[in-house]
Amino acid sequence: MAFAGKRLKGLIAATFTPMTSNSDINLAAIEQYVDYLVQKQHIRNIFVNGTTGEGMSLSVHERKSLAEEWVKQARGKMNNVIVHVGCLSLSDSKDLAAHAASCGADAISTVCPSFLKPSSLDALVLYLKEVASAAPSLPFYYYHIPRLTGITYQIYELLGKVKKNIPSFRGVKFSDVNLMDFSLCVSEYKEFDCLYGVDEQLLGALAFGAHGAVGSTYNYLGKKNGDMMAAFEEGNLLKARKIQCSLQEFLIFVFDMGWGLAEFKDIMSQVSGIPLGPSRLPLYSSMKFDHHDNIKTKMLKLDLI
Ligand SMILES: CC(=O)N[C@@H]([C@@H](O)[C@H](O)[C@H](O)CO)[C@@H](O)CC(=O)C(=O)O
Repeated sequence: MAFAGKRLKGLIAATFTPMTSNSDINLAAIEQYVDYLVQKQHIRNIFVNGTTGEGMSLSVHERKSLAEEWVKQARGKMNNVIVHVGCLSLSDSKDLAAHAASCGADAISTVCPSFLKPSSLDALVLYLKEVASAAPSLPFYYYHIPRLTGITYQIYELLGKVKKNIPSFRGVKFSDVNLMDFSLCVSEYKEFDCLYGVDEQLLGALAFGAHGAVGSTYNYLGKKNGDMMAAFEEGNLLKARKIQCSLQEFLIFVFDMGWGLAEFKDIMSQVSGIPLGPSRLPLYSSMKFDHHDNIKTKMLKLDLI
């Protein structure tokens, strides 16, 4: 069993999927990507094929190839590779879950399908139980991202139900701003790992006892976020707040430009120097070459790089 008894904590980068200029997957860039995360950003955990990785825009075959390559390249360098297996089709998700177990992933996670949605919390639990059953030896995490899925059940209620129903269930990746629900998960279900997923307010989640965090910005701002977490743990709230505010100011700059995931991928390519390629349609980056200098200037001004 992968990490029986081991808790998932700290920063987890939700990786971008390297692509060629034609938006085909580019497995060759993954080795350099892993080394960059470990050496420059001090990141030792990755969440692959998730939102940032455009998992839902990839074929099952591509997702399997990517999972295999991430696991292969992370071996001996990273602590955990968590593979997102969420799909619209339950059988595809089960296929991906079984594949993740066979290729040596450390854990799996899934969103719930969001085209045809579960009609109740019990239906969601039944769905998650089915996915988890395809990889019973792997720790299983529910991926809550209501802004994208439209599935808005209270997660602390879900945890009460999965506790009795899914033996491999280990926690939640909580990508929502509802810190009261998050706090209830942490305080009422101490046996589960509660990983926060809204990078711009991680400090708030740490105050509520978050065990770790999964996010896109940890790819290129992992070290800075690590400094913030260390300051928080040392009780240096002033320092932690200063760093969080700089990170927020950077993200406000990005959002004010109307940018999203496709542009985040461009930012990662610029900051890391790794050519990650474009995103796959329907994502499309509106970033122009002369924006690159603005990004760098902003990051330098905020002491982020
Ligand atoms: C909607 C979205 O993409 N949220 C990101 C955040 O890391 C987000 O990019 C960040 O907080 C900036 O808004 C993560 O929660 C997603 C994530 O962890 C994933 O890619 O699976």
